[in-house]
Amino acid sequence: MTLSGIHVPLITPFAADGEIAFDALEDLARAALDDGASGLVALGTTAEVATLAEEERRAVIEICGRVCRERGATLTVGAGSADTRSTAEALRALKGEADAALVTVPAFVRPSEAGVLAHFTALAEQTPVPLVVYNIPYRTGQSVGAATLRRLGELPMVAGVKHAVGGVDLDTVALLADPPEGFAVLAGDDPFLSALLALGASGGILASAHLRTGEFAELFRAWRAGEVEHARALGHRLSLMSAAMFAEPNPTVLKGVLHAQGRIPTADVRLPLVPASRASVEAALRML
Ligand SMILES: O=C(O)C1=N[C@H](C(=O)O)C[C@H](O)C1
Repeated sequence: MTLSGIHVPLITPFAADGEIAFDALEDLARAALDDGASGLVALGTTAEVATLAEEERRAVIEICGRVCRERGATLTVGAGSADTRSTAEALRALKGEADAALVTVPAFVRPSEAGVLAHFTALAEQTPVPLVVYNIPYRTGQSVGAATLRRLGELPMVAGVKHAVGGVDLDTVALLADPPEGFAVLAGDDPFLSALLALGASGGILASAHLRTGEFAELFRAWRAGEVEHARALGHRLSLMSAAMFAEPNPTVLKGVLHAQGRIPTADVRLPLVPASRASVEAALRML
């Protein structure tokens, strides 16, 4: 499979009683695809996945899958833990449910790059769906350089990487200069989307694309079409808006904004997250 374009990792909206607001989730899913996203990501970090019970996770996958099937869009589902065996088991459960799985580099364990390669090699042998490696060292504590990413990209069931290293470093430039055939490099740090697209990234998985989704899709199209002046100006505007969404831990500011827009019933998050301050939400709203 070839992954490209803008993919929206959906938040999990909560009602006042703390339960998932499924209607609001479905509305967000439909709006993202209607406004130009190529796909949805269910159960990403933006979904507060660590706080969702098993039956809640299944219900989220069901809704996102139904909306994606209706629209012919790609559904990627977050699956992964610091344990190879249980990650393989979670992947097997995605057979027929997802087009791809977003699998985080094992967090906290810090297994070395050789361990990361061994983890994904074992998963690639067992998974029924293509894998997207989620490279996010500030959350996992494990960096993965361009040489290892290239080797991961050569594994038969690895379709791409969600690349979120907090900037445009030398490994990012080296990987994008020479990616393995058919390997999608997707921007995973919202403020750096435009810079990575300029370097040849295939798209992005971006929480802030809940907002101004059509402009994110236009940014992707414009870089692809080589409309540099237009893409650069649009990219600058969207990057600054994205930065405002990440002034406090994701997705707290985003939820504050979506609630202020009347798109979700509350801005509630589950502990250990706490709601964003009013000042951060108001600052983000001013950037829209
Ligand atoms: O859930 C995701 O996928 C994303 N998570 C990132 C994070 O919270 O660190 C941000 C990115 O926009 C998408």
